[in-house]
Amino acid sequence: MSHPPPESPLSLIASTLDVLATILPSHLLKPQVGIVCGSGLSTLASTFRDKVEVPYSSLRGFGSSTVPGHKSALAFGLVGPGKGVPVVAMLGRFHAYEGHALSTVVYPIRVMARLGVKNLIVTNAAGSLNPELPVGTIVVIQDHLALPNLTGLNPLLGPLLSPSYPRFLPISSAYSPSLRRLAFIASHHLSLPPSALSEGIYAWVSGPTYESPAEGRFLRNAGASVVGMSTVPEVCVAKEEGMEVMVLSLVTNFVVIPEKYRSIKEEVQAELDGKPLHIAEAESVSHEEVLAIGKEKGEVMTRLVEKIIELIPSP
Ligand SMILES: O=P(O)(O)O[C@@H]1C[C@H](O)[C@@H](CO)O1
Ligand SMILES: Nc1nc2[nH]cnc2c(=O)[nH]1
Repeated sequence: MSHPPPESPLSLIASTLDVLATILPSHLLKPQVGIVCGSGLSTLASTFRDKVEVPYSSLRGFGSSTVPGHKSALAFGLVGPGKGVPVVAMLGRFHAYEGHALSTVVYPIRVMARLGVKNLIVTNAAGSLNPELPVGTIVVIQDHLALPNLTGLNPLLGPLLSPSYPRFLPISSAYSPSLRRLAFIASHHLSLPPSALSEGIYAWVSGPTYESPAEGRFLRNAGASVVGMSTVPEVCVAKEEGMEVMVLSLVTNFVVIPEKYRSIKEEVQAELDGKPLHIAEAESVSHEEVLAIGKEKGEVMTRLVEKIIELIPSP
């Protein structure tokens, strides 16, 4: 018995667009800006006007977000004063560590591109590798360090979706200087303290383990400022689709990088010498902590993203 040929990605995307066209009112159907909400950051859509939420389960090609702090829906709406800017947000994203294929992780970005999105604002929760980037800092990403991209887990592996796409995508200027500029201008408009917003380099790791101390030290020494388990696949595909991209990483925790390893040898010797050492318990990171910071900083992230959208020149 022969099997039907697998559906092409383009026909899958076309069917998703058809469904959206039947659900959305015409003023929301052509979003200009796309937003990806990171862990605990789905509040970024809380102030959309005329909001319509579309569950991923009603859109073929979409996966389901299985991580706490990620909703499985797109939100369409208007942002800003007057007529408002039409936008679309992923209220939750897909991560490779959940078991999603990278093609599923980036599928919503391809859909956004075909809805007309020209500017993409990607957010995430990330661990800080730099004492000068404390918890709560919003890091405007300048560049990435993507070990999976370099070692065989690149989201652009495989046949090109369109013959017009470059086979070898240059990624040296992925993070739009003009959008990054708007982030700092928006922060000024909102009177945020200068320490609220910083700049740095995002390291993408597959997760789901948080970093061992040696891994954290390795990434820091390699030049990364923050580390997370998402974002880079979405950025690469958005670039392939011709979008302007910016990334805002919210620092939710420090990566544990002790200056000195606890030495069991020294501890035992000290006990034998009758002078036991008092060793503090090592810290550890939890997703609950990550979500708590997302909740605490959700309001300021929302105001910042809204202001950036208002400042993007209309086409
Ligand atoms: O989706 P993001 O990158 O914001 O989520 C981060 C990375 C992991 O998914 C999770 C770890 O706590 O938060
Ligand atoms: N890999 C990684 N991802 C995170 N997401 C939020 N915090 C962290 C972290 O410390 N490490």
